Amino acid sequence: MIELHKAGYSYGQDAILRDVSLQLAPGSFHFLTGPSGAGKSTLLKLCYGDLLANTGTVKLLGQDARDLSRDALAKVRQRIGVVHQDCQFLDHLSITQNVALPLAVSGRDVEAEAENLAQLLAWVGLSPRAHALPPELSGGERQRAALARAIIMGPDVILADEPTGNVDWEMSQRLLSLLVELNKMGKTVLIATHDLGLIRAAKAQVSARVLRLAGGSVQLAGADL
Ligand SMILES: Nc1ncnc2c1ncn2[C@@H]1O[C@H](COP(=O)(O)OP(=O)(O)OP(=O)(O)O)[C@@H](O)[C@H]1O
Repeated sequence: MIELHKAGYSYGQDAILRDVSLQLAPGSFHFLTGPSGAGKSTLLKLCYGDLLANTGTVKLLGQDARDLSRDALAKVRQRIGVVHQDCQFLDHLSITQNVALPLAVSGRDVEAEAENLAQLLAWVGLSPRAHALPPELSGGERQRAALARAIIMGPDVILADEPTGNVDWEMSQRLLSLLVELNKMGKTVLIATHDLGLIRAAKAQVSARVLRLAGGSVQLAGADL
Protein backbone atom coordinates (compact mmCIF):
# COMPACT_ATOMS: atom_id res chain seq x y z
CA MET A 1 0.00 0.00 0.00
CA ILE A 2 1.16 3.51 -0.80
CA GLU A 3 -0.68 6.12 1.18
CA LEU A 4 -0.47 9.92 1.08
CA HIS A 5 -2.25 12.02 3.66
CA LYS A 6 -2.42 15.78 3.08
CA ALA A 7 0.96 15.62 1.38
CA GLY A 8 2.55 18.81 0.07
CA TYR A 9 5.70 19.48 -1.88
CA SER A 10 7.44 22.69 -2.94
CA TYR A 11 10.45 23.25 -5.15
CA GLY A 12 11.86 26.28 -3.33
CA GLN A 13 9.04 28.81 -2.96
CA ASP A 14 6.76 27.11 -5.51
CA ALA A 15 4.19 24.87 -3.86
CA ILE A 16 3.43 22.24 -6.51
CA LEU A 17 1.50 19.80 -4.33
CA ARG A 18 -0.56 21.33 -1.52
CA ASP A 19 -2.91 18.77 -0.09
CA VAL A 20 -2.72 15.37 -1.74
CA SER A 21 -4.45 12.43 -0.13
CA LEU A 22 -4.64 9.10 -1.89
CA GLN A 23 -4.34 5.40 -1.26
CA LEU A 24 -3.00 2.86 -3.71
CA ALA A 25 -4.41 -0.35 -2.29
CA PRO A 26 -2.72 -3.65 -3.18
CA GLY A 27 -3.86 -4.85 -6.60
CA SER A 28 -5.54 -1.56 -7.54
CA PHE A 29 -5.19 0.16 -10.93
CA HIS A 30 -5.06 3.95 -11.01
CA PHE A 31 -4.55 6.61 -13.62
CA LEU A 32 -3.27 10.05 -12.72
CA THR A 33 -4.17 12.83 -15.14
CA GLY A 34 -3.95 16.60 -15.00
CA PRO A 35 -2.56 19.52 -16.93
CA SER A 36 1.09 19.72 -17.90
CA GLY A 37 3.07 21.06 -14.96
CA ALA A 38 0.37 20.12 -12.41
CA GLY A 39 2.87 17.95 -10.55
CA LYS A 40 2.17 14.38 -11.72
CA SER A 41 5.85 13.42 -11.94
CA THR A 42 6.47 15.12 -8.60
CA LEU A 43 3.65 13.10 -7.04
CA LEU A 44 5.09 9.88 -8.46
CA LYS A 45 8.46 10.81 -6.93
CA LEU A 46 6.79 11.05 -3.52
CA CYS A 47 5.26 7.62 -4.13
CA TYR A 48 8.68 5.97 -4.46
CA GLY A 49 10.60 8.07 -1.99
CA ASP A 50 12.67 9.96 -4.53
CA LEU A 51 11.34 13.15 -2.91
CA LEU A 52 10.11 13.59 0.65
CA ALA A 53 6.90 15.53 1.25
CA ASN A 54 7.43 18.92 2.94
CA THR A 55 4.08 18.62 4.69
CA GLY A 56 1.67 15.78 5.47
CA THR A 57 2.51 12.09 5.48
CA VAL A 58 3.62 9.58 2.85
CA LYS A 59 3.62 5.91 3.78
CA LEU A 60 5.44 3.52 1.49
CA LEU A 61 4.42 -0.09 2.02
CA GLY A 62 3.35 0.71 5.57
CA GLN A 63 6.36 2.77 6.59
CA ASP A 64 6.55 6.54 6.92
CA ALA A 65 8.92 7.66 4.14
CA ARG A 66 10.56 10.14 6.53
CA ASP A 67 11.56 7.37 8.93
CA LEU A 68 13.26 5.19 6.33
CA SER A 69 17.03 4.91 6.51
CA ARG A 70 18.88 4.81 3.20
CA ASP A 71 19.05 0.99 3.36
CA ALA A 72 15.39 0.64 4.31
CA LEU A 73 14.41 2.95 1.45
CA ALA A 74 16.50 0.88 -0.98
CA LYS A 75 14.59 -2.25 0.18
CA VAL A 76 11.22 -0.53 -0.22
CA ARG A 77 12.23 0.62 -3.69
CA GLN A 78 12.92 -2.94 -4.77
CA ARG A 79 9.20 -3.49 -4.28
CA ILE A 80 8.21 -0.41 -6.31
CA GLY A 81 9.07 -0.53 -10.02
CA VAL A 82 9.23 2.80 -11.83
CA VAL A 83 8.95 3.49 -15.55
CA HIS A 84 10.42 6.97 -15.88
CA GLN A 85 9.11 9.50 -18.37
CA ASP A 86 12.47 9.88 -20.11
CA CYS A 87 13.43 6.14 -20.04
CA GLN A 88 17.16 6.68 -19.72
CA PHE A 89 19.56 3.84 -20.36
CA LEU A 90 23.30 3.33 -20.28
CA ASP A 91 24.01 3.58 -23.99
CA HIS A 92 27.15 1.44 -23.95
CA LEU A 93 25.31 -1.54 -22.43
CA SER A 94 22.98 -3.87 -24.32
CA ILE A 95 19.25 -3.89 -23.62
CA THR A 96 19.66 -7.14 -21.68
CA GLN A 97 22.41 -5.59 -19.55
CA ASN A 98 20.33 -2.46 -18.96
CA VAL A 99 17.30 -4.48 -17.91
CA ALA A 100 19.53 -6.52 -15.59
CA LEU A 101 21.04 -3.45 -13.90
CA PRO A 102 18.70 -3.45 -10.87
CA LEU A 103 19.72 -7.09 -10.23
CA ALA A 104 23.41 -6.20 -10.41
CA VAL A 105 22.97 -3.11 -8.22
CA SER A 106 21.20 -5.13 -5.54
CA GLY A 107 24.02 -7.69 -5.54
CA ARG A 108 22.10 -10.53 -7.23
CA ASP A 109 23.90 -12.98 -9.49
CA VAL A 110 22.91 -11.80 -12.99
CA GLU A 111 24.24 -14.99 -14.65
CA ALA A 112 21.94 -17.08 -12.49
CA GLU A 113 18.98 -14.94 -13.60
CA ALA A 114 19.72 -15.33 -17.33
CA GLU A 115 16.64 -17.46 -17.97
CA ASN A 116 14.34 -15.08 -16.10
CA LEU A 117 15.81 -12.17 -18.03
CA ALA A 118 15.27 -13.94 -21.35
CA GLN A 119 11.67 -14.75 -20.39
CA LEU A 120 11.02 -11.16 -19.37
CA LEU A 121 12.42 -9.81 -22.63
CA ALA A 122 10.27 -12.29 -24.55
CA TRP A 123 7.21 -11.19 -22.55
CA VAL A 124 7.72 -7.55 -23.56
CA GLY A 125 8.46 -8.65 -27.14
CA LEU A 126 12.12 -7.65 -27.14
CA SER A 127 13.90 -10.99 -27.63
CA PRO A 128 15.07 -10.01 -31.12
CA ARG A 129 16.54 -6.78 -29.70
CA ALA A 130 18.14 -8.34 -26.61
CA HIS A 131 21.69 -7.51 -27.74
CA ALA A 132 20.93 -4.12 -29.30
CA LEU A 133 22.22 -0.91 -27.74
CA PRO A 134 19.66 1.62 -26.47
CA PRO A 135 20.27 4.21 -29.24
CA GLU A 136 19.33 1.50 -31.78
CA LEU A 137 15.82 1.07 -30.34
CA SER A 138 12.57 2.67 -31.46
CA GLY A 139 10.50 4.70 -28.97
CA GLY A 140 8.13 1.81 -28.34
CA GLU A 141 11.01 -0.62 -27.85
CA ARG A 142 12.61 1.76 -25.34
CA GLN A 143 9.35 2.01 -23.40
CA ARG A 144 9.04 -1.78 -23.27
CA ALA A 145 12.67 -2.10 -22.17
CA ALA A 146 11.98 0.48 -19.45
CA LEU A 147 8.97 -1.56 -18.31
CA ALA A 148 11.06 -4.74 -18.24
CA ARG A 149 13.72 -2.97 -16.15
CA ALA A 150 11.02 -1.67 -13.79
CA ILE A 151 9.69 -5.18 -13.10
CA ILE A 152 12.88 -7.25 -13.10
CA MET A 153 13.01 -7.22 -9.27
CA GLY A 154 9.41 -8.51 -9.06
CA PRO A 155 7.89 -5.37 -7.49
CA ASP A 156 4.43 -5.26 -5.88
CA VAL A 157 3.77 -1.78 -7.26
CA ILE A 158 4.44 -0.32 -10.71
CA LEU A 159 4.49 3.45 -11.21
CA ALA A 160 4.62 4.51 -14.86
CA ASP A 161 5.15 8.14 -15.86
CA GLU A 162 3.70 8.76 -19.34
CA PRO A 163 4.66 5.25 -20.50
CA THR A 164 2.99 5.81 -23.87
CA GLY A 165 4.26 9.37 -24.35
CA ASN A 166 6.14 8.90 -27.61
CA VAL A 167 4.53 5.90 -29.22
CA ASP A 168 1.75 5.32 -31.72
CA TRP A 169 -1.69 4.03 -30.83
CA GLU A 170 -0.93 0.40 -31.56
CA MET A 171 2.19 0.44 -29.38
CA SER A 172 0.37 2.28 -26.60
CA GLN A 173 -2.25 -0.50 -26.63
CA ARG A 174 0.51 -3.08 -26.43
CA LEU A 175 2.09 -1.34 -23.44
CA LEU A 176 -1.30 -0.98 -21.81
CA SER A 177 -2.01 -4.69 -22.18
CA LEU A 178 1.32 -5.50 -20.47
CA LEU A 179 0.38 -3.22 -17.56
CA VAL A 180 -3.12 -4.72 -17.39
CA GLU A 181 -1.60 -8.20 -17.38
CA LEU A 182 0.70 -7.21 -14.50
CA ASN A 183 -2.32 -5.90 -12.60
CA LYS A 184 -4.13 -9.19 -13.21
CA MET A 185 -1.12 -10.90 -11.61
CA GLY A 186 -1.91 -8.85 -8.49
CA LYS A 187 0.42 -5.89 -8.95
CA THR A 188 -0.67 -2.39 -8.01
CA VAL A 189 -0.42 -0.08 -11.04
CA LEU A 190 -0.41 3.72 -11.26
CA ILE A 191 -0.05 5.36 -14.66
CA ALA A 192 0.43 9.12 -15.03
CA THR A 193 -0.81 10.13 -18.46
CA HIS A 194 -2.36 12.86 -20.61
CA ASP A 195 -3.71 10.22 -22.94
CA LEU A 196 -7.46 10.07 -22.37
CA GLY A 197 -7.83 7.49 -25.17
CA LEU A 198 -5.52 5.20 -23.23
CA ILE A 199 -7.64 5.61 -20.10
CA ARG A 200 -10.84 4.82 -21.99
CA ALA A 201 -9.23 1.76 -23.56
CA ALA A 202 -8.03 0.58 -20.14
CA LYS A 203 -11.45 0.97 -18.56
CA ALA A 204 -12.78 -1.61 -21.01
CA GLN A 205 -10.22 -4.11 -19.68
CA VAL A 206 -9.73 -3.39 -16.01
CA SER A 207 -11.43 -1.69 -13.10
CA ALA A 208 -9.40 1.52 -12.93
CA ARG A 209 -9.82 4.65 -10.82
CA VAL A 210 -8.96 7.90 -12.54
CA LEU A 211 -7.47 10.65 -10.41
CA ARG A 212 -7.06 14.21 -11.56
CA LEU A 213 -4.30 16.40 -10.15
CA ALA A 214 -4.97 20.12 -10.39
CA GLY A 215 -4.30 23.09 -8.12
CA GLY A 216 -2.04 20.96 -5.95
CA SER A 217 -4.59 18.38 -4.91
CA VAL A 218 -6.06 15.17 -6.28
CA GLN A 219 -9.69 14.44 -6.99
CA LEU A 220 -11.49 11.46 -8.46
CA ALA A 221 -12.19 12.32 -12.12
CA GLY A 222 -15.73 12.38 -13.50
CA ALA A 223 -17.41 9.22 -14.74
CA ASP A 224 -17.11 10.43 -18.36
CA LEU A 225 -13.49 9.34 -18.29
N1 LIG B 1 13.65 19.81 -9.88
C1 LIG B 1 12.80 20.83 -10.03
N2 LIG B 1 13.11 22.06 -9.59
C2 LIG B 1 12.24 23.09 -9.71
N3 LIG B 1 11.03 22.99 -10.27
C3 LIG B 1 10.67 21.78 -10.74
C4 LIG B 1 11.53 20.64 -10.65
N4 LIG B 1 10.90 19.57 -11.19
C5 LIG B 1 9.70 20.03 -11.60
N5 LIG B 1 9.56 21.33 -11.33
C6 LIG B 1 8.38 22.17 -11.62
O1 LIG B 1 7.29 21.62 -10.90
C7 LIG B 1 6.11 21.69 -11.68
C8 LIG B 1 5.50 20.30 -11.77
O2 LIG B 1 6.35 19.48 -12.56
P1 LIG B 1 6.00 17.97 -12.86
O3 LIG B 1 7.04 17.47 -13.79
O4 LIG B 1 5.78 17.25 -11.59
O5 LIG B 1 4.59 18.16 -13.61
P2 LIG B 1 3.80 17.14 -14.56
O6 LIG B 1 2.36 17.26 -14.20
O7 LIG B 1 4.41 15.78 -14.46
O8 LIG B 1 4.08 17.77 -15.97
P3 LIG B 1 4.03 17.07 -17.43
O9 LIG B 1 2.63 16.57 -17.61
O10 LIG B 1 4.34 18.22 -18.35
O11 LIG B 1 5.08 15.98 -17.44
C9 LIG B 1 6.49 22.32 -13.01
O12 LIG B 1 6.18 23.69 -12.95
C10 LIG B 1 7.99 22.09 -13.08
O13 LIG B 1 8.60 23.11 -13.80
